[in-house]
Amino acid sequence: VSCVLDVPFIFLTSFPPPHIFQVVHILGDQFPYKVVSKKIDLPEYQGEPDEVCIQKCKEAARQIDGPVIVEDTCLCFRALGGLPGPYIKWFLNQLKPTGLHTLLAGFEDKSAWALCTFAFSAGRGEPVQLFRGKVEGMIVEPRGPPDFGWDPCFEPDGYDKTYAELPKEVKNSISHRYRALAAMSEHFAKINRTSQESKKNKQNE
Ligand SMILES: O=c1nc[nH]c2c1ncn2[C@H]1C[C@H](O)[C@@H](COP(=O)(O)OP(=O)(O)OP(=O)(O)O)O1
Ligand SMILES: [Mg+2]
Repeated sequence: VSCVLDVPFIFLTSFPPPHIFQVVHILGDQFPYKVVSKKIDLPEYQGEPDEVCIQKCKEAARQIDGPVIVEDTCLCFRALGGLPGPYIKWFLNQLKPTGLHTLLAGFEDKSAWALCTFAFSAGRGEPVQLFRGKVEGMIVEPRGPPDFGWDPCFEPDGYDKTYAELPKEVKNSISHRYRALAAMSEHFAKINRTSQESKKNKQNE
């Protein structure tokens, strides 16, 4: 596969194996980089989801001094104006999925959205591009195996199962993360096609 930049790979931070394989799989063979994972310690930024991702990505690109992808996942409760949002990790740590459901006890509106944002930068000081995937759903009493994060208390719209109850392949084909990766994959596939076409046109001149 030809590369858009003259670098053969990109550091995707904070996705250790086996998750990295899933990422590479979803990105597909049109993605013009070899993706490798590298754990780096990034500060916990505050702000709107986009802002958190942009800051994370800039800092990662500065540390790596090369192309990077970072990711951030938010779980946003409509009754709470979008909170916990980027702070979900801390709420989940303290409350567990059961407590996240209880948090909405005083509210009629149990709706929520899961938001995944991938941020790409070609290197230190380069601009950051964002790719988002959003899934609407409901916060419910936890059901299903408590294997991963807030999966047991999130029921995506159109399904009568929580993320935790859905088979992994199903979740991975409809999730917020899948959608964000698909958007990123589509973007790079398009760039790839354009650069191949312009190469062809040059050869024909
Ligand atoms: O599909 C998911 N289903 C259920 N739970 C999920 C999912 N995806 C992330 N999670 C959890 C992990 C973490 O408790 C929080 C934010 O995830 P996320 O931003 O990716 O990781 P993090 O905040 O631990 O790392 P970082 O410091 O790099 O932002 O939501
Ligand atoms: Mg996070």
